[in-house]
Amino acid sequence: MSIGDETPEAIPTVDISPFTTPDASPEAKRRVVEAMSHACSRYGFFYLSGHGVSPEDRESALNSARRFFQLSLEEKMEVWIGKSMGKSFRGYEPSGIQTHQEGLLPDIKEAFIVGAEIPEDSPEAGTFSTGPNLWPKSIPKKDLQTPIMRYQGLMLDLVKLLLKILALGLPEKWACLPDVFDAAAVNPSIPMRLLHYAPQEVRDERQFGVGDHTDFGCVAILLQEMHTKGLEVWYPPTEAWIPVPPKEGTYVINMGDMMQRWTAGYYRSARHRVITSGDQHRYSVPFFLNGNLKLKVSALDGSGVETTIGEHIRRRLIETMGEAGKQLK
Ligand SMILES: O=C(O)CCC(=O)C(=O)O
Ligand SMILES: [Fe+2]
Repeated sequence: MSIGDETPEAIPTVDISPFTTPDASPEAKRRVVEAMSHACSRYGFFYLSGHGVSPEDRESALNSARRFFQLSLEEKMEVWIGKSMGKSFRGYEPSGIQTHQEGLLPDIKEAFIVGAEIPEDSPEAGTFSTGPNLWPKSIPKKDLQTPIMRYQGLMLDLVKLLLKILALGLPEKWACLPDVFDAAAVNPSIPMRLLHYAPQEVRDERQFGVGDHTDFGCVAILLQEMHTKGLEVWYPPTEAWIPVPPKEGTYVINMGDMMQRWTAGYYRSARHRVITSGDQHRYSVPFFLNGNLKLKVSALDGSGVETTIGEHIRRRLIETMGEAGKQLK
């Protein structure tokens, strides 16, 4: 891969096996920290290998997406986001709802959103991004709820490890503690989106699978279906879109706006988009660590900029959700 002012052909791959297998040397761990820090400060994106999540678990997440989107529109609408408790924002988001920029048409993708399972009688249930998940009656628990909640647990463990490595890769002059990001993953908002992009024979140039956007939260862990394409990330030095096709056995990790604010821009929240195919379906499963919604973070460079995670995420979601976002106000 070339660096400098040329357009890189691909985003880097970071193998974190020194952190997921026993007996790795401190030097091997240090190299991982440096590689991740470099990838996140330059691109905001990288492929992750050596993560320890089994192929079976990854496949079960994509199978859950396939299973859900096979339902009829009527069955999907039984669990649409408008039926979720208060501002919890769970369930089915139909195609053509979310719009990321003025001048773009709404996204083609349809989504099924699953978060942390917060019981209906919890005092917090119904507050922003908090509440019970909605599960379609027509799919047995073992085929959707069980595998998805198992996978969500694996993603939460993985994101906690990524936060540790990211903390170690911050500029030394900030003298941050190694647990500086840990509070973000305590009782966190963790929406996971099962996504389906239907083929689009004729594409309007203002319409995408997902339009040009940055993610709102701290860290995203994206599972893409193999042999599909469409994801691209913007690289400002050369003003070019870099394709991010699925790579066997890896995840795509990216930083969100909240991480960018927290690190005073050191870790970049890069613009990205998904172009649909003319004839192919595409499934993907991004897991988002928004963070602990009540946590107020101060920018780590000491500049004094403060952000409350929940307020930041809620505002960004409302900006993009049109009518469906009114429920979040
Ligand atoms: O489906 C993908 O590959 C990416 C989706 C995405 O960027 C998002 O949901 O924020
Ligand atoms: Fe995204």
